[in-house]
Amino acid sequence: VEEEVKSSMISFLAKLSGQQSFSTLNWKADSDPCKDLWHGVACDSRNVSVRRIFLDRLDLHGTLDVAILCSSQPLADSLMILSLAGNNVSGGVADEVGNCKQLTRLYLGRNQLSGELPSSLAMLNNLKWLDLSNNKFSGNLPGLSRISGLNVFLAQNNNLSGVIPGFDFSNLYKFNVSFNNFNGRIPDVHGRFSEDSFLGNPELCDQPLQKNCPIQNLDQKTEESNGSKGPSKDQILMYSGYAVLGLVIILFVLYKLCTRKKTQKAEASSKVASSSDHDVFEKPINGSSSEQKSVISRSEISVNSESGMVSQSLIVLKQPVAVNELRLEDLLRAPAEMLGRGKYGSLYKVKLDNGKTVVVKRIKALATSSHDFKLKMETLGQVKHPNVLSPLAFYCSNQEKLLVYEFQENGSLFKLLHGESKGFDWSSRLGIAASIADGLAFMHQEVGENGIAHGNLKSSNILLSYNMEARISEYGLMNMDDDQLSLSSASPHRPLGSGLPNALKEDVYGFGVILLELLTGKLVKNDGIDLAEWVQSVVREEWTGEVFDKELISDYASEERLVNLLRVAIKCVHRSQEARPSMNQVALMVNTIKEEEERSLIYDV
Ligand SMILES: Nc1ncnc2c1ncn2[C@@H]1O[C@H](COP(=O)(O)OP(=O)(O)OP(=O)(O)O)[C@@H](O)[C@H]1O
Repeated sequence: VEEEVKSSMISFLAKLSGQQSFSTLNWKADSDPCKDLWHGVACDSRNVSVRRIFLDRLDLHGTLDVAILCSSQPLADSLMILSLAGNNVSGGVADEVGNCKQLTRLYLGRNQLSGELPSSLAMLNNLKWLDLSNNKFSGNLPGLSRISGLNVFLAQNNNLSGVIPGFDFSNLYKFNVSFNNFNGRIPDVHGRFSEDSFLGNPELCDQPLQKNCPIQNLDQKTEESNGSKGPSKDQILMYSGYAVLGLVIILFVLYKLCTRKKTQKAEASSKVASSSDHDVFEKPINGSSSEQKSVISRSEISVNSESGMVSQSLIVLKQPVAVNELRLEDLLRAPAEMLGRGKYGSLYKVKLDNGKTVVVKRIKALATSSHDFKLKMETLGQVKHPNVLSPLAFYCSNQEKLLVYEFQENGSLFKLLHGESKGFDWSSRLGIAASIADGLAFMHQEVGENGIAHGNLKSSNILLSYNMEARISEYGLMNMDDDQLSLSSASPHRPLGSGLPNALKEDVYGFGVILLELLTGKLVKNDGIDLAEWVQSVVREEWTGEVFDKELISDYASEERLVNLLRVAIKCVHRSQEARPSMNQVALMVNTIKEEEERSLIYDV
């Protein structure tokens, strides 16, 4: 390591701690930070440049002088992680932090830091994780909207004020500015964060806080955008005149519309009375009359004659605000969009009158009787695991079976891995793997006598909620008569002569494949090559390093933990069902790796 880097680091620590820490931390001027293992320092594989400095929870009482580190060009060009979390460090963040362009993680939480945050923070294009929480920072937050790869932003419990600037929320999965003095309208967080992220700021308003912005706030906005101090009396009179005229026109149009609708309704009900079709949801008929066309353009699923009689038969299993007192007519009336046709039937996204969005699965003909279907759905409705998406409601008649689910804003794991978005980092992948494993282990063990198998586990059935929590969807759709059939599509390796395939062990196989997708970033079937087969052949040839997703390598994911997770995946996709671990064992192994990762980020390197 260059002398300049070494002396910058020593001066940095001197300010942070005073001389006494040097010997305990082994930071000695006549030694090398990389080769002589300075405490908390991690270097590149050639031991020539410093990549990470972790000085967490060392009871450091001095001042932060980030300018010393970031003014040394070679250090600024190599430093990726700086962590001082959980000390008693005071001082502020200097402008020079903007020179440390390689920083991906900056952990300053739980200190006594104060002053304004420099606008140069916005220059840190590579930042993924910024933790400023539990300090005494004040003033405005700099605009960080250019940092598109930011995954985590934590600034809770400070004295920050002003309006919350725009962020690029597309990759953010943790965001917290609670308990500050922010004011004004909350930017559109696209439903990703709940009110917990904003609480404790008395002057903040709008969603997701249950607090409307005062009119005056809106006026201010218009004034600001007009650049004037406000309308004159004449202008007010003129605008009120326009408003009254507008209102009269709107009322007239509404009156006309209502009278027309009434006539149409009367016509429609006379047609319906003569209909003999008994499906509840029907595919749009290629329109002939203009009336049919208008129904189709509102919704891909349309109502027919039976809707009136079945209104009480929609069984609501959970009672969140979204489906409170939901009736079948509401579902049928609402605009819907087809999301896809899966193994078990078609899926529609439905926007309810109350503004909430749900997803309706119209199940293809099932061999299961209505009675068994009801029983199964009611059991599933009782399942309360945060990582399993259980139905909100269902409808069941001899002709039709519908399931209603909460809409998951962030799509599927499949899309996240193989779609266009970038920056799906290692700790997020590990977190998602652990959540799926927990959900599956719970279902395999705790529900019913022998547990409930999923039967169709794959990355498109792992959905991500508004705050990027993983939820296993389509649970329990594998019906009893269908078990054999659905199993035939799971693992390509049927156990030879070993009796009935065990559906739970097939889920373990499915989970192993998801782990492989997370580790390699590759599709399950790529040019006809099976992912599990490919990984096993590469590992047999001892080219293990080749299998990992390049994005993970450049994220400096620990090779040891990558390999450990790969080992778990390979156990799960073992040819023999008996040799595969139980989901409970798998969950334990994955969680151990996740905990090691979390510890490494905080304590050691
Ligand atoms: N509750 C939901 N919220 C948001 N998106 C969903 C929801 N359920 C499913 N999806 C997404 O809608 C798309 C279509 O789903 P569908 O279940 O019809 O097919 P699939 O999952 O691809 O196939 P299969 O039924 O065989 O599992 C998928 O991309 C899926 O990830």
